[in-house]
Amino acid sequence: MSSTAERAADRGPDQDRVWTVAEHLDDILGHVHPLEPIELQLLDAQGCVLVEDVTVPGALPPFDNSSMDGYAVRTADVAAATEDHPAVLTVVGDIAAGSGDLPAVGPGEAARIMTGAPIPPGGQAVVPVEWTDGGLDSGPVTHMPARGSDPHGGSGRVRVFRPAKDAQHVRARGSDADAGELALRAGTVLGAPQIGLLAALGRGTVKVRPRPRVVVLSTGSELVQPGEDVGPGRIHDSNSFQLTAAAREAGAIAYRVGAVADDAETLRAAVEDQLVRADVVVTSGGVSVGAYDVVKEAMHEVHFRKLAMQPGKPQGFGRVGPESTPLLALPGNPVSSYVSFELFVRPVIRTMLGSADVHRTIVQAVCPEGVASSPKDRRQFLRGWYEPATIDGPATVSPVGGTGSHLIKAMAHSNALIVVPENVTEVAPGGEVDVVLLA
Ligand SMILES: Nc1nc2c(c(=O)[nH]1)N[C@H]1C(S)=C(S)[C@@H](COP(=O)(O)OP(=O)(O)OC[C@H]3O[C@@H](n4cnc5c(N)ncnc54)[C@H](O)[C@@H]3O)O[C@H]1N2
Ligand code: MOO
Repeated sequence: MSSTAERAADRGPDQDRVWTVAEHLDDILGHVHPLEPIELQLLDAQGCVLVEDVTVPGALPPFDNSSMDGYAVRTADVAAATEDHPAVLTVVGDIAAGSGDLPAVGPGEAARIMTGAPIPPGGQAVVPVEWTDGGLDSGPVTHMPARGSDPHGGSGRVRVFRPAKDAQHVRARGSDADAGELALRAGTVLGAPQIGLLAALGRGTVKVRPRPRVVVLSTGSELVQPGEDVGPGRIHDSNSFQLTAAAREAGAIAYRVGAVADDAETLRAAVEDQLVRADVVVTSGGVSVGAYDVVKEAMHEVHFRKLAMQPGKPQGFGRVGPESTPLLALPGNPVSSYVSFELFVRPVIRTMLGSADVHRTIVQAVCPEGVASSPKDRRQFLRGWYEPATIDGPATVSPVGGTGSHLIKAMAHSNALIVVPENVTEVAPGGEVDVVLLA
């Protein structure tokens, strides 16, 4: 390993100048690519982007089937049926969903049939059981008796009290999708209905870009695991939980590594250990100018820089290990680390996923309170509560909490970030601002 002075020189003059948010993001995204597609089991592909056009292999539904529990009949036999003059038909069998052996329905006959069961040969329509006596020699019934209490329900006679139109209560083969039709286009994000469709088509696996694996490490000797007692001067590690949760919400498979002490060798070893399961490494803390800023000390491949933003001024980005895995070193203040995640890590995850939505939505809203002061030459991201426009007025956003980057509760009570640009030092009450929507 080179000396500290050499390492500082290696990082070049960039570490002394102030970078814009856009420059830092461009540098990061310039080194990040969508992950190579792989074939995944359906549920493992949830939330992933499809990279193949999926065509319908065979008609859906694959056969004409009943949409009601009732009786498959020939329409002519029931054309004149009324409650006073029911059609009386001979029941020739029972067809459950999944039946392969189908009794033919001839003139004057009916087959008892369940929802989803194939329409038998000769069957032209289905009369729901409620339009019949259910074979009980009575008036209309509300349901079929359970098979256990009526083993002969698929035989005997049934009285039908209403006529049925041709194909009534029949779901035709191919009425959902025809063989050869495009089922899902490449680029589709696989949500629950899309996964359901793939399963219905018989697909066990599907080709997608996988979820990126994000390893989150927090640093700081002051950090104690939640659930354990904090001693004097110590605090619970909240960043690693917040960032891991955020990575999952962004679509990643995220692994949280408990807090690493402020020791350069320990941190380096911890990062090296994690690389085997990481597409991205995210660290929190240890990037400022203190004597214990361990990420800065340990990770000499990482470029540390100051950004023209608040919170989130100190940031690091580099590529580490044999696979040049991107590492984003976020500042330790909890609000700074979360805002940094939103601005820089989330777009990395979304890019690796191959998502069309890399960035959060930005909208304009009126800020009734205004912003009393914002630092010159720094883009400020205030926590806010956004209310969409209603018929009574435009969308609004109100600051939540102050500017302090330790205000975790205020962050947890906000749903947006209010953006105050570099060249704006105050926003008058009722002024319009850009708002990053966090959901
Ligand atoms: N002399 C200067 N001091 C600081 C500057 C500066 O420019 N000059 N920048 C400040 C800014 S801005 C930030 S942001 C922080 C960044 O500091 P570090 O990234 O080195 O973070 P730490 O020093 O490790 O921690 C800062 C703060 O956050 C708390 N923390 C850290 N990790 C966690 C965690 N996992 N869970 C909860 N809280 C955490 C830590 O206890 C500190 O309070 O530097 C300023 N200083
Ligand atoms: O940038 Mo620090 O992130 O202001 O607290």
